[in-house]
Amino acid sequence: MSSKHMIEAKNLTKHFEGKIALSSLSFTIKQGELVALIGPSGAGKTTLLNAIARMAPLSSGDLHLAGQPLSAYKKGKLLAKKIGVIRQQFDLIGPLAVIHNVLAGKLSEWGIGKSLFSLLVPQEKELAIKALERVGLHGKAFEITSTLSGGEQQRVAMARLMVQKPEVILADEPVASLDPARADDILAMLTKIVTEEKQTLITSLHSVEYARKYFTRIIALKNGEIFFDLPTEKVTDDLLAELYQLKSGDMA
Ligand SMILES: Nc1ncnc2c1ncn2[C@@H]1O[C@H](COP(=O)(O)OP(=O)(O)OP(=O)(O)O)[C@@H](O)[C@H]1O
Repeated sequence: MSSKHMIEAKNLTKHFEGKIALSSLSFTIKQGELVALIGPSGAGKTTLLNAIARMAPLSSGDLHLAGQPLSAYKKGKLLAKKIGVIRQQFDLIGPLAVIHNVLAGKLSEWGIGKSLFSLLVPQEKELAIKALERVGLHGKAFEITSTLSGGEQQRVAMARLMVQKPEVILADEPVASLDPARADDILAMLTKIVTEEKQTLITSLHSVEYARKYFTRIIALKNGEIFFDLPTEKVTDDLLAELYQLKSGDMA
């Protein structure tokens, strides 16, 4: 891991109509870290990932990405080189061939003209085909995306990220819709690729088991606050039990 600070968050706060979703969170994430974001439903995981991805503004606080205020990155090419997002629902265009979904990773770099032309004659085909081979989808480039299984579609989304090559990858529940065997495969592959590419990964997860198996650091959120932020090996069963404990009123 390098000592370069990829994300520096200071006092991040987000309110929704009077309700606090994030309450003055502060943390630093270095290049190469594999961070799992865990915590009960409603703890603020998605809100935090959306704020880092600049998909939703914060109410207050400071976010720096690779040493620059997040707001200094113009949306589009510059931001796409820094941050890539992968989601549970994959965000793929079902009726298109796999190769076009993979090459969508180049959209912001290419601009509209080259992107549209690429739909007729795929540009930088080799790049897409190599990415597909790396995620185990050799020979699937010209299949229609919607005919692939859920696990294969998540691999297409990963190949798209490899073509985009962002420095930081944010994944919001990337395996929630997959069965356990597929989920394990996808997380193994995602963390392997991210490590090889020296990228930084922040993933929200409902499964503590996967967080422990594949991630080097676990940040636990509860009621919009950091409940703990520890290297994985320091996370005890007692801490986890406390994190997910139901309040007495929740049982009613
Ligand atoms: N658009 C919104 N409008 C109002 N409240 C919202 C909105 N988005 C999130 N919230 C609230 O903010 C809090 C944090 O939500 P968030 O989705 O970030 O939690 P989460 O940890 O990702 O939950 P889950 O594990 O269920 O996905 C919750 O109380 C939620 O109800």
